[in-house]
Amino acid sequence: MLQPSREVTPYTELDRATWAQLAETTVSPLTADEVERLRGLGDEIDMDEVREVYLPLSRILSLYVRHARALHADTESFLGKPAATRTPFVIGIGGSVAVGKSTTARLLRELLARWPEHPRVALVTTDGFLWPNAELERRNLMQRKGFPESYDRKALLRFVVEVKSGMDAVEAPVYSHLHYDRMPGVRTTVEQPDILLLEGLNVLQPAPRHADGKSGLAVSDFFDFSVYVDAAADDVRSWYVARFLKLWETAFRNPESYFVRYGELSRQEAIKKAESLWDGINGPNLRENILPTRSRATLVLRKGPDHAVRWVRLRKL
Ligand SMILES: Nc1ncnc2c1ncn2[C@@H]1O[C@H](COP(=O)(O)OP(=O)(O)O)[C@@H](O)[C@H]1O
Ligand SMILES: CC(C)(COP(=O)(O)O)[C@@H](O)C(=O)NCCC(=O)O
Repeated sequence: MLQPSREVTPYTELDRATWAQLAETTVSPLTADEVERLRGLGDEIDMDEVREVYLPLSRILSLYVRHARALHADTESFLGKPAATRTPFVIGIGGSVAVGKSTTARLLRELLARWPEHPRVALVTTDGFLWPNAELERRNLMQRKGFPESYDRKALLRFVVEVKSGMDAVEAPVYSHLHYDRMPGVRTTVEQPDILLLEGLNVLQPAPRHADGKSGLAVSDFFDFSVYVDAAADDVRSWYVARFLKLWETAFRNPESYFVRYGELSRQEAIKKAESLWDGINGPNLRENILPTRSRATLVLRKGPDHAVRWVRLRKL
């Protein structure tokens, strides 16, 4: 029997070794083809990490989906209503810039789609709901990109409400990291998936207060589950610099890149630029707006300096 690593808490906390034991009992471990397909995602994920951490996580998420569906059916029956069409199971994935949200979300999309009960898994990032740069300039928010006020929060809330309402097709704007801006006229469409993964810095943030002081609805009010990807700020800062350098060596050489001027920097200058972007924007945003949302998550994945998950914290039902 698995023993939680600590008691007297509203969470079940499992250290890495205990969590990894779940992999031994997880139904249908990864096939060789699936391992190859995951490697094809192009992310630098260690396959032991997939087997020991993300496969059991996908299994727990699948259990939550199954029981949410059963509760939905029982509720409809109790209300004497014909079993309405199910709405997507919405999972929010939050955490700092560069902590690994997108990588975790892409991996979970692949793993969750393999369970026959819910093969249709959609992934949307909240980056697309950042105001376009022209609007950020107008609002004097370019140095606050990623802060709560830099997003079109009404449109993001409307998107999640429409998906959770079971609408046939719901569109979301698309952000380009190459252009460092929302792509004009480019939309992604969500068509009643079994599961929607919504990834972004801001997915767990509380509702903004209206001018009359009344609090509105938060995006996470419509989540069925949420994951916070967590790590020490210094580790995330180094991951951010490393990612910036990977981009400096590749994407920034593209004439279309917003950062093409950074492609001419020396390596040392590029490192200093990345550090200044972190120290001036992403680090303060993590401290002020993102880390305070960690306690709102259903599950916290805590990573060490090598991205390996050190412990998992799951809120008790
Ligand atoms: N599990 C992991 N193992 C190794 N590297 C990772 C892992 N997750 C993320 N990374 C790396 O860390 C950096 C940030 O990851 P990314 O998914 O872009 O973060 P976010 O979406 O939170 O900004 C990227 O360079 C990515 O390759
Ligand atoms: C667009 C973002 C807010 C999104 O964050 P991410 O998807 O990297 O977690 C962030 O990458 C960003 O651009 N922040 C502004 C400061 C900077 O250029 O890093």
